[in-house]
Amino acid sequence: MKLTLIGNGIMAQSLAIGLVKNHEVEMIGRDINKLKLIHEKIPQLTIKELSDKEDITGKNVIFCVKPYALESVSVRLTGVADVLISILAGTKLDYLKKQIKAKSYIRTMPNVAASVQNSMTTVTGDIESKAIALEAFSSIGEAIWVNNETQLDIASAITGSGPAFLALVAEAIADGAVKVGLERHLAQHLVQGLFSGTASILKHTHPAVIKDSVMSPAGTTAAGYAKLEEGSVRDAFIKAIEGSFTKSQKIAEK
Ligand SMILES: NC(=O)C1=CN([C@@H]2O[C@H](COP(=O)(O)OP(=O)(O)OC[C@H]3O[C@@H](n4cnc5c(N)ncnc54)[C@H](O)[C@@H]3O)[C@@H](O)[C@H]2O)C=CC1
Ligand SMILES: O=C(O)[C@@H]1CCC=N1
Repeated sequence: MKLTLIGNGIMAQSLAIGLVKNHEVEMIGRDINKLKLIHEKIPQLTIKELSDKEDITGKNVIFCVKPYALESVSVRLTGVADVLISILAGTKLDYLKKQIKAKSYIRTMPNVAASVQNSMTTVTGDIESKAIALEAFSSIGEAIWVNNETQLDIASAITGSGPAFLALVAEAIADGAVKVGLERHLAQHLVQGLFSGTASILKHTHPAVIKDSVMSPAGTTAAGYAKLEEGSVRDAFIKAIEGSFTKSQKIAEK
């Protein structure tokens, strides 16, 4: 399948690294010098500078610019794409339909782990393009169809923004270890192992069961866990997901 990425930022590049393994991929961006540097890193890519009348007729477009840049890029597009797949946070299908002409429309929310073919991506939109979208995004990790845009916006808070939330946890745990005397490089290494080991268990075990299996009566975990509760960490994460979802809804209102 031929795919056209419009945009050449962090996500377009992360997607490209995985997609080129199974697809013919073109990347269209506004800065040819940046595109040439990307081409050196991903030589299988075809690169093209965005023209003022960029014809997208018949293309499977994956749209990868920031939500605020949608209008300024869409005025430069002509023709009718076969399918327009957006990765833009919060930007509704109805709004995309007004801005860019295509036979069908899909919204997705991949994440930055696409760069290591481990994205957890949610997908929704016109059913006739479900298979194409799931096929493309399955080649960069796991892709799941959700029923509507509200579910996609909630999923965006978990999997789109989530790597930043978990990175905060990873950094904070290492900071705690350094505070009580461990060398930074060792703390960092241990945190990497912690995340990958816990992720493996989490695939088949409920989080509460993992917690109970680790926490002994009057033990070290219980002592640490009490401090997390004192700091309202659970409440903060619930609010983080709610805040991220609410922001998606506000982007959609514009
Ligand atoms: N960074 C992430 O982890 C994720 C981001 N997204 C979505 O992906 C999209 C892109 O995000 P990033 O790659 O992180 O941003 P980025 O800033 O790295 O890339 C944005 C791209 O848009 C282009 N662009 C901006 N203004 C433009 C204009 N006026 N004309 C032409 N091109 C223009 C930039 O040149 C760049 O290629 C956003 O809509 C975001 O919501 C979705 C999932 C995860
Ligand atoms: O923060 C953002 O706008 C994007 C959406 C998901 C991850 N990053």
